[in-house]
Amino acid sequence: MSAMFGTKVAVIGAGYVGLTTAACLSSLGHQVVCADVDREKVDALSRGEATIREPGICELVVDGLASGRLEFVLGASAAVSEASVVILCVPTPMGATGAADLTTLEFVVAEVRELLPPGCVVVNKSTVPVGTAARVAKLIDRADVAVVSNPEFLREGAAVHDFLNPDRIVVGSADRDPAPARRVADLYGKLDTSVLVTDSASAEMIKYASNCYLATRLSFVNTVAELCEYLDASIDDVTLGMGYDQRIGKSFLRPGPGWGGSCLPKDTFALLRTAESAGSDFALLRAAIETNLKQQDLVVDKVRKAVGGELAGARIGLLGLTFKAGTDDLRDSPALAVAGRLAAEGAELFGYDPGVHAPVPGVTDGVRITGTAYHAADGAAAIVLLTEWPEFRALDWARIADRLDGRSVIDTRNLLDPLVVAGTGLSYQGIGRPAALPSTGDMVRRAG
Ligand SMILES: NC(=O)c1ccc[n+]([C@@H]2O[C@H](COP(=O)([O-])OP(=O)(O)OC[C@H]3O[C@@H](n4cnc5c(N)ncnc54)[C@H](O)[C@@H]3O)[C@@H](O)[C@H]2O)c1
Ligand SMILES: O=c1ccn([C@@H]2O[C@H](COP(=O)(O)OP(=O)(O)O[C@H]3O[C@H](CO)[C@@H](O)[C@H](O)[C@H]3O)[C@@H](O)[C@H]2O)c(=O)[nH]1
Repeated sequence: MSAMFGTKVAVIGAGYVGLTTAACLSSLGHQVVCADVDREKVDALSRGEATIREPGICELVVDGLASGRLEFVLGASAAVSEASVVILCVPTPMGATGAADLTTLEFVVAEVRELLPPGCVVVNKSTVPVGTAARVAKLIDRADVAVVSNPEFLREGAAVHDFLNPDRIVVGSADRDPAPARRVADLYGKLDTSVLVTDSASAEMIKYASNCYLATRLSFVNTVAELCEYLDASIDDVTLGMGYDQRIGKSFLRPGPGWGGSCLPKDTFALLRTAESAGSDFALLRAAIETNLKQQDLVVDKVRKAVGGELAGARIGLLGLTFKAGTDDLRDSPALAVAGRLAAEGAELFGYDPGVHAPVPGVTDGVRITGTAYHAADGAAAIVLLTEWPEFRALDWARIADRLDGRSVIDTRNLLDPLVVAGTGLSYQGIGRPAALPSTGDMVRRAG
C-alpha cells in the first residue's frame, strides 16, 4: 500500500513533544489541529510565536499556519471531531510513589472519548507504563476506535531534527493488529527510517528500556570517571578508547554532574516501580539512580574542598543552569540540584546561563541570575561549570581570573581545555581528568 498523506490529525498537548509533532506532521503534508489547555500558549502559537526554544520550530509553525495545514485550539475537545488520528502528547510526570502519574492522560481520554469519529485511531505518544494502551482502550470502550502506542525518542534541543530524522519509528497495536499500526506508520511515510511494528506492551517497554539504558550507561561512565580520579587515568581518553569499539559507540559517554531533564529521572523511577509491581527487583536500575544522586554529592564535595572546606558564606559562580546545553528547560536539572545542595550549606550563588534570562520563581531560587558569565565570576571563591554550553569554551579565562576572588575552576562537563584555564593562573579540576594532562584524544594515527 502506498504511503498516505494529508491525514487529518489532532495533537493533544503543545509542549516539547506535542508542538514538535504537530509542526513536523503539518510540514509532511498532514492537516493538523493542535490543542492545549494553556490559553496564552495557544494564542502565542496562533500568532506564529514559538513557545519552546528548539531550532527550526518557529519556521515550521509559521509555515504551517500560512499553508492552512496547522491550527492551534484551546482544549482537546475542540480538536478531535474531524480527526482520523488523535495523538496524545500530554505530561506523564512522576507521581508521589515514583510511578508515572496518568491523571492528565486519563482526563483527556475521558474528555474526548465520545467525540472521536468512528474509525479513528488514538495514539499514545506520551511516555506511559506498559499496559497503558490497553487501559486507554478500555477507558474509550468503543469497538470503532483503535488505540496504538507510538513512543517518541526526540531529544530536547534537537527536537525537530530528531522528529524528521528518527533512528526508528516504533508502533505498537493490540495483538499487533496491522491495520491501525499501518495508519500510524503511514503518517511518517515520507521519512527514510526503519519502522518497527509490534504489540503495544512491547512498544511501551522499548521507550522505557531505551531511556533507562541511556541513564545506566551514564551512571556507569560517571563511576568510571570517579575511579579515574583515584587511579590518575583520564576519562576523556578512556571513553574515546571505549567508543572506537563499534559495539559500544562514541555517543552518550560524557561524564557530568549527573543526568537529568524532564525524562530520564522520571522514566527510571517509573520503570523501577513497574518492575516492583511485577515482583521483580531491577537492582541495576536502582543502582543507576543512586549513583546519579551520589554524583551530585561528588560535585559538591569538590566545590567544598576548593573553597577551603566551608561553604557557608562562600560566594560561588555557576556557569549553566539548564539540564543540558541547547535548551532553556530547567526541569530536573542536575545543575540546579547541585546549586540547591550548595545553597543548603550556605553558599552564596551567582549563576549565568545563555538560555535563562530571568529568575524563575520556585525553580532558580537561591541563585542570583547574572547577565554574563563574567558577572557570575565577580568576587567568587570558585567557578563551577555545570552545563556544557559551547560558548563557555570561548570565554576569556584571563578576564575571569581577574574578576575571581579565589583560584578554583570546577568543570563538571569536561568542556574546557585545562591548559587554557591553568595558563591564566587558575586551578582547574574536571571530572575524571588528571589535573596536569593535555586536553584529550591525542591520536598518533587516525584511520581513513
Ligand atoms: N520532552 C521530551 O524531550 C520528551 C521526549 C519524548 C517523550 N516525552 C514524553 O512526552 C510527554 C509530553 O512531554 P513534554 O515534554 O512535551 O511535556 P510538556 O510539559 O512540554 O508539554 C505538555 C503540554 O500538555 C499540555 N496539557 C496539559 N494538560 C492538557 C490537557 N488536559 N489538554 C490539552 N493539553 C494539555 C500542557 O499545557 C503542555 O503544553 C511526556 O509523557 C514525556 O515523558 C518527552
Ligand atoms: O554523554 C552524555 C549525554 C547526556 N548527558 C546528560 O543526560 C541528560 C539527558 O540528556 P539527553 O538524553 O540528551 O536529554 P533529553 O532531551 O531529556 O532526551 C532523553 O529523554 C527523551 C525523553 O524521553 C528521549 O526521547 C531521548 O531519546 C533521551 O535522550 C542531560 O542531563 C545530559 O546533560 C550526559 O551527562 N552525558
